[in-house]
Amino acid sequence: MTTLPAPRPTARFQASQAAPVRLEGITKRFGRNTVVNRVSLDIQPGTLVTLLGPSGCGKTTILRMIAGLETITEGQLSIDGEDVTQLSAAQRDVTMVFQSYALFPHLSVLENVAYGLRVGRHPQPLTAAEEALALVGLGGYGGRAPSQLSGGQQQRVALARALVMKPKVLLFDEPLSNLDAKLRRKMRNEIRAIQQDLGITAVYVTHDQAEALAISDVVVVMSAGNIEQVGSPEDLYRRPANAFVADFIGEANLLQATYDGQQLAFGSVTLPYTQPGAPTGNVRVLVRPEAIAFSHTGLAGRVTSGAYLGATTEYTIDTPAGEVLIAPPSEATVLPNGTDVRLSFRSNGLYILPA
Ligand SMILES: Nc1ncnc2c1ncn2[C@@H]1O[C@H](COP(=O)(O)OP(=O)(O)OP(=O)(O)O)[C@@H](O)[C@H]1O
Repeated sequence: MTTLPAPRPTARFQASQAAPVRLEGITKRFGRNTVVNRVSLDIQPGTLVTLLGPSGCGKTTILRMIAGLETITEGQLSIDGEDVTQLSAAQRDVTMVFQSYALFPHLSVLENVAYGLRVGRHPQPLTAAEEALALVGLGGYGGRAPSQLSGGQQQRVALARALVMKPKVLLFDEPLSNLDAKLRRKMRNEIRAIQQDLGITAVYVTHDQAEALAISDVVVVMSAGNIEQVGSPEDLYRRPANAFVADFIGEANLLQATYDGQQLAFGSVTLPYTQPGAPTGNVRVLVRPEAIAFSHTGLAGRVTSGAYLGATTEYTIDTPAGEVLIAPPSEATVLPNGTDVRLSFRSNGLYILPA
């Protein structure tokens, strides 16, 4: 296995000043098909904001509109306070890191990174490119061809090439999709560390909710061209705006219960619970798997499937309040289907969905 050197942010590498980005009522239509529907979003300078949603929800189209690679049908886009809606990609001071790396195969790594600087007649393209390569942990790799690097290293070159331009905004289009799971985790942490060290504004597109939670200041959950919720990773996980967000972020059990403002009742099982502003009466409750445990008393249910996953065993259990998924630490044996069990709930990990 190749071990990659850890990136070393150098004091010499200065990012350009972080810029705010504002989308106001942005719509994109391809022919009659509206793929982004009046989206408004304020991106604070120096933050990493992730657009998250299922395939086809319009996240890449929004990123491409910010980059200037796609025209905006309606609405206004400003970067650093300037209306850039009608400006070309080259006039916008943003750079994008693509899933495919998009490196020039016939140029050395150093020349790949220096390319944009040469086009822009930068006075010292090679020095700046070397600094950017050092920043992503590839100091000394400049003489190689891209084909002589691993996928993770090629993605670092793509990152260095984007950073060296000192953009006002850095855009990432599913940058880790071509990497294996372990390397994805490592790279996402490194991207986050570099973004924070440089204090640069970044917009990141992914359909991987774990990746979004791990790296973002703010996550924008989208479906079918609309924003479902904008919030911190914790907001989205603990206080989802609706069932779509609850289901998309993490594992979600959506159970029927009744609530009187003080007690939550799943069938015969009640527990004290307060949630200011929550609806009362018959409610739908998000219950995260970690909030449910097997117990001697509690909600009766029957195991309908059990899958051994190593550290945990994932069970689905049929209950009068609905189907429940839980993943307790593995025991020596997996409970067979049809086993009668009881479930207890803890209030941390429950959330009554807005009516
Ligand atoms: N150039 C185009 N012409 C016509 N339709 C397009 C074009 N580009 C994208 N679309 C459509 O717009 C919708 C949104 O696409 P987009 O790539 O933004 O989605 P996404 O959320 O990024 O999905 P994915 O994760 O699969 O890339 C899709 O239905 C897609 O087919």
